Amino acid sequence: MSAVRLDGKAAAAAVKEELRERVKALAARGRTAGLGTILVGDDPGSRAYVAGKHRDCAEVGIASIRRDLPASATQDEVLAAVAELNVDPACTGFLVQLPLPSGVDEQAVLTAVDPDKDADGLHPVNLGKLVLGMPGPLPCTPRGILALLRRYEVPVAGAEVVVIGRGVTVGRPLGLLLSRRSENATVTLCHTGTRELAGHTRRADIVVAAAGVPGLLTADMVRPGAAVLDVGITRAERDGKVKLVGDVAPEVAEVAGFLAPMPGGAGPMTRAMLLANVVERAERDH
Ligand SMILES: Nc1nc2c(c(=O)[nH]1)N[C@@H](CN(C=O)c1ccc(C(=O)N[C@@H](CCC(=O)O)C(=O)O)cc1)CN2
Repeated sequence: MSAVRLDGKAAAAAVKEELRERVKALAARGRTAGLGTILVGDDPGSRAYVAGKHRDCAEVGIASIRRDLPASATQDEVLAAVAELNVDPACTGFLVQLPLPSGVDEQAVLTAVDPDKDADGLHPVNLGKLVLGMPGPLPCTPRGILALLRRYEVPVAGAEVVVIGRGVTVGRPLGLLLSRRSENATVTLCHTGTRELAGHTRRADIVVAAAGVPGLLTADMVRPGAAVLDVGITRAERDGKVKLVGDVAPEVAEVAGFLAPMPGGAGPMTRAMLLANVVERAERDH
């Protein structure tokens, strides 16, 4: 591999170290940050991510509150769990793990979260603040990607960025974040239906692949020296074992100048940025 590895694990460890001190400072002022999670159903990926979030909280000194509901939970039951955390004083911020089972209206659930307790930055009010450039919690993966690029001094201002994927947790908010006046990138938001995808990616200084299509971005689609971030995760069964596969083909490492791999790139930073959102919210109160 010739690309410089954008090491999300190391970057996340540094963020967590700093947050641990801030949590101690909050405790000295009698304030405990508390993250709540609502998990519906038994998707193995979602279970693992939620468990990871609670482990991270324990590491940093944030209290955690779990609400796990069965896959058969009704929309009203999910909304009741949201209403409960909205008023729980021990919970200073919370999230609803996505995706929700079919039959539960994701937008209705996200909208029911108190925007002031929205640890994920996915409430319409907070996404609106992102559009307007107002301060507010930022979605965790986009925030983590920006932090990772900054840590490795990958130039963002003036860069041509191609984001592949228009989902609510990554592609769409990342496009908004990087095109803000303060970041000043020129962003093209592509998706699996984009005609001539390679024509866009070959012109890019930075490519973020978040479409959830294994091996979608191949070496011939990348300008030599470009920064590539693999944010796609597909759980594929190979030889009876579940394997995680990213959107970026392995040969891209020979062409790119920087590569955030999956695993070990944007994923750990997603987790670290959730903690940052929770700590910032608790600090705002005191
Ligand atoms: N409410 C939310 N739901 C979802 C979000 C989100 O930000 N908020 N993002 C993803 C899932 N996610 C966090 O929730 C997440 C995904 C991946 C990782 C991660 O660390 N990935 C590892 C590889 C996977 C593994 O080891 O199992 C990596 O890239 O190194 C963390 C969090 C969708 N849902």
